[in-house]
Amino acid sequence: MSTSNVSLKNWVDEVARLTQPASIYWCTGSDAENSNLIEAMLESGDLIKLNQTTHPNCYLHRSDPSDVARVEHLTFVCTRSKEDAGPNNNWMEPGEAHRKVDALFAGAMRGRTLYVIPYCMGPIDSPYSRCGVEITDSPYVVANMRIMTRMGTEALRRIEREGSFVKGLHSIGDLSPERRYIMHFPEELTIKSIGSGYGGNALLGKKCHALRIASWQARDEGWLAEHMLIMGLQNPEGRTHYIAAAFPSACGKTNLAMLVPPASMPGWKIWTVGDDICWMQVDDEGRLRAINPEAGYFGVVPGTNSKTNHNAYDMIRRDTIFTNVAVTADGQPWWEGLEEGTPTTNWKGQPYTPGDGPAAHPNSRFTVSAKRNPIYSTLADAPEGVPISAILFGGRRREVAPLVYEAHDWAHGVLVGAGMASETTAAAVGQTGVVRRDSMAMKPFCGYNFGDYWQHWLSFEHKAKQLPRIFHVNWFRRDAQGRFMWPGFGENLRVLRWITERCEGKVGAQETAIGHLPRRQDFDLYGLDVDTATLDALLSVDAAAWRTEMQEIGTYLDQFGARVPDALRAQQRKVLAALG
Ligand SMILES: Nc1nc2c(ncn2[C@@H]2O[C@H](COP(=O)(O)OP(=O)(O)OP(=O)(O)O)[C@@H](O)[C@H]2O)c(=O)[nH]1
Ligand SMILES: O=C([O-])CC(=O)C(=O)O
Ligand SMILES: [Mn+2]
Repeated sequence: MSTSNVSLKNWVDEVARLTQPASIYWCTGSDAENSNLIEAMLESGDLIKLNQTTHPNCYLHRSDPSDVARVEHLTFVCTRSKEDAGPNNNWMEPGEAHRKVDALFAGAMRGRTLYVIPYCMGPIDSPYSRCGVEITDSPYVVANMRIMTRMGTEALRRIEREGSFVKGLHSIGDLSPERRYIMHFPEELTIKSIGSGYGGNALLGKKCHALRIASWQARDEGWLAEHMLIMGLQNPEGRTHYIAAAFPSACGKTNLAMLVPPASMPGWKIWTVGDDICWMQVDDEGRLRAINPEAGYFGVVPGTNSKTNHNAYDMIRRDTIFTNVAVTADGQPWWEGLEEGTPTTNWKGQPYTPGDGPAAHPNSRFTVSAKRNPIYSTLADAPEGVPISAILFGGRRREVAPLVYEAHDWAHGVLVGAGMASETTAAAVGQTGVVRRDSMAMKPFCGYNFGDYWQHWLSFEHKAKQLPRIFHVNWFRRDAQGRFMWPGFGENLRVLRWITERCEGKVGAQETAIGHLPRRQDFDLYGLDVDTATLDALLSVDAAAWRTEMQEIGTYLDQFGARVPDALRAQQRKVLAALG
């Protein structure tokens, strides 16, 4: 195969000279190509066949045990000026970064096949979509990119029409953490990733392109690239509101986007547009419109069962690639929280006996096409996207953050997002359960200085005529015994109901220093199994704790120095003053 895009052709030639592959293969995205790849991976051991009777067309990939999550300490944004990357990113001078990784790429594909993957992020015919090409030596990456993006010939044709595309070079290298780097060159629309085969590090269309590079482009071009789910909520009268929600990694986006309404809320319907990434532009009517740049889900497996999320549970019973789950004696995938079956082999492929600790890796994942989702929105493939009524920010906070509150206005909402904090999870290497600031769930993903990013968010007050309302949610408050106080999952619809009714001006709230909170009478409590004292605790503001919180947010903003917008500092001072 060849291409009329000279810059693409030259780049592939140049990479081949550097990496020395045994052969070069241009991916078309066809079914036959995928079957051949799967066959080859079964032979090489890259994939293991799962029970094809219970789980048709499902496979297991076991990654290197040192390569199971994103590596934030090895992820760099390489801009000419260090200030442009900001204190929120690791930075390296671009020339030095290229030299460092190119030395590792030299000869890295010897004896291997170099795959060229043209892909489109977003519906192939959408003006909001953007294309890229990933070069990789990992067939697992090819199979995953085929599920996660619109990959192959159609994307290549769009690249040939448009000319420009994001260049992503990936090799698993020797998988050594000492020789692992995820480098971004936003000014060159280039990504270089070596030494990891794990999702967020290796599927370059996802975090590297659709968030880090795209956020940079979005700032320049006046749009937003965000770590958000997109969902439609249809009320019993048949009106649908679309909501975008930013929660940090492994904090509930996939689950909220695929929510199953509780039996006590008949008539409500949920539609998934996206579960991880959201690109938003201001449309002709001055509203924010969103597309999901992805075509599949790379979701957290543990915790998924028929009660927490029946949609996800059904969805991953066929045509799914599992990564790092455990296996039962009869070859079915198994994970903590599945609540059926018994694992006999752990995620590393070793014999497992109960009591050995987790059998599946806490960050084990499924890769599955969005088309497998039983509630996939008919508008998810619409080139014009969906209009957004509300934006939610949310974290995993055992204390302080109430179940839900609404920001006073857009500028205050930007502060709510900027000051977000959450407990760290297994999605990234490092200690879990540590509270850290994760501004708009973009701490690991914003490709430029957070100070500039907040300014960009504030600027939409002038760019758009009908801005979404902004809310903050927290499903993860704990009691003194460490138990979750809120049942979560399907019951989260009660919070979403209040949110959509706020958007329609139909429901009340109490005014507090941190924003509007629902009173008990504003909330759909029918059939909810939460006692009054717990509900009151979930819906109250602890002024002392919030004074500390706002002071800490102030200190956090100070880190970004002169790049912090004055309007944001003013918001922080205003809330602090209101807390008394
Ligand atoms: N207690 C509780 N747990 C939840 C809730 N929603 C999701 N979880 C759990 O949180 C974990 C991560 O949830 P996901 O929905 O996969 O997270 P995500 O935000 O899509 O994560 P990334 O793909 O890493 O960006 C899973 O183990 C879920 O079972 C909830 O409402 N309450
Ligand atoms: O990118 C990944 O590996 C998975 C993901 O969604 C995240 O970590 O937020
Ligand atoms: Mn994510």
